[in-house]
Amino acid sequence: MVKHILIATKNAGKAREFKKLFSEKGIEVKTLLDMENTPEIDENGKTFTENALIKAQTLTDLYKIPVLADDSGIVVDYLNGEPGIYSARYAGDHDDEANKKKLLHNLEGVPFEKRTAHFHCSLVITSPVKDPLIAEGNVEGYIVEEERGKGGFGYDPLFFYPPFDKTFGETTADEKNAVSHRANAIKDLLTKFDEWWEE
Ligand SMILES: O=c1nc[nH]c2c1ncn2[C@H]1C[C@H](O)[C@@H](COP(=O)(O)OP(=O)(O)OP(=O)(O)O)O1
Ligand SMILES: [Mg+2]
Repeated sequence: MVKHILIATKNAGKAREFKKLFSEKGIEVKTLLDMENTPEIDENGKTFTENALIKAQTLTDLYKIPVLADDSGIVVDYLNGEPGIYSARYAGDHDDEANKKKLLHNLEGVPFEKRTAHFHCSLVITSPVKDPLIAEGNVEGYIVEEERGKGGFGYDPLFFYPPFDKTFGETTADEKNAVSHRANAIKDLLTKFDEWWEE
């Protein structure tokens, strides 16, 4: 049974969610935010999964330990899948405010029923001695016309989730963690993990 995991992320919102989601399973999480002198990683893959693999493999090669990485983003149907893998650098590198503003601008005048979108999360675990383990999750919703709520991170205040009749900016962390793309990807990961770890 695994008790610790290193997650290759510098995103504080993700780190917070992973700590909570894994602590319920008795697994302690460390991220790059807990460490010094971590490398800059060039996320130059063509898919979410390729980018997660690049992040995890870089740290596995460096530290010779198993590493989990998350690559995620928001996929908007009306914009042919944009911002997708470019979500973090849509308008400015890691500038959530500019990114949200650009998304709203690009959807100006588009009626609600055409503003369908999903969050996607690819998770990859790399190990010095095994092939990578890959898991994925999505959650479907709509992009609202102006921000609602201050919770979560990134695009959460723009993502309306019909079953809750709220945006992810308006839900509690526990509500979001019960249904999110990240939660679904972790569920997928955990169904495959024990076999992968033992083999
Ligand atoms: O639950 C979420 N709620 C709101 N927004 C989200 C979520 N999940 C991903 N996102 C957005 C944030 C960022 O614009 C992009 C992730 O980009 P991504 O490269 O995977 O993460 P990042 O650069 O922020 O941190 P890192 O690469 O160190 O893990 O999608
Ligand atoms: Mg990134």
